[in-house]
Amino acid sequence: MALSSAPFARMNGCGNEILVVDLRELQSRVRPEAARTLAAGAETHFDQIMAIHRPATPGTDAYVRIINADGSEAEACGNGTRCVVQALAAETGRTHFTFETRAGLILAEEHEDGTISVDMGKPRFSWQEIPLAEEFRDTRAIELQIGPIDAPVLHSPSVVSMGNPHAIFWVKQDVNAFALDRFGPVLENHPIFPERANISIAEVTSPSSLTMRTWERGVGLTRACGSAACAAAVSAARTRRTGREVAVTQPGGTLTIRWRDDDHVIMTGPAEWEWSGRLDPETGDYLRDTVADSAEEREIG
Ligand SMILES: N[C@@H](CCC[C@H](N)C(=O)O)C(=O)O
Repeated sequence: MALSSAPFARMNGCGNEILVVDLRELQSRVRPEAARTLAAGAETHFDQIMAIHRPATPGTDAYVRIINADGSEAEACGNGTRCVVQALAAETGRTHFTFETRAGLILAEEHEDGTISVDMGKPRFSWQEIPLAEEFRDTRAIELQIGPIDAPVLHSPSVVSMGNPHAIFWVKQDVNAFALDRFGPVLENHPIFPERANISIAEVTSPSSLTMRTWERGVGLTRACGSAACAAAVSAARTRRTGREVAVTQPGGTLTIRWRDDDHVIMTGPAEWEWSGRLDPETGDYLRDTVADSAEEREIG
């Protein structure tokens, strides 16, 4: 592989498909075209690239850029952050990390059982911060003209920013009964969301559990979305559907979300290494490593 290549690991967080690319040595950037090439590849298909850069701010471990499959940049990615933590914990033996992202500082911790908690920060509810294109005083449920798509079953989403914009449609039926692949793209690009939005359908299954599915901005249907799980948990607690700690089940697995009294949202769940290689961040050309058969060999880099 050319000298201009960087180590990467193909990982997943609850089935959310992630490429963790370590650009600290190369000091380059993943080009949107290269991201789209990798996303289109059978082997390298991903939902997000988590690009690890040298820290921009003293006291942080890395600046992490989050790139969606369509090449756009996101402010937050819960499942991808757990993957970054696992990769860096394997490399350094450390358990606590501070990252900088477009959404601000993120603190994360790997536990002894291998699960990882990420402090996803404080939710934001004002229409300007989400952002919405027009004023809504109460974002717990907004009236949205969505035309004939599955209306009137789907209406009045709860909207919230977890650093990135989310709309949650609360339903009383099985979330699999809805054609999210059909209305997801329409709602993602609805004019009320000037920066597009992640679209989820969620059902309360008990005072401490939810099930949900998400159409991710810049990606499409995913098996899990960590920030959407946080958005749904916050929305559920805010509308008195549940308490402040819930188990959120998505097609790829279950996350625990706790909305602490200090307003921070803590997401806990797994991360899984699949395989690794080296890639050129300018072109998306890559080479897969030969099979690693020890934990040491799996360390990124
Ligand atoms: N999968 C992510 C969310 C990634 C970003 C999202 N698609 C956006 O554009 O906001 C997660 O686990 O949070």
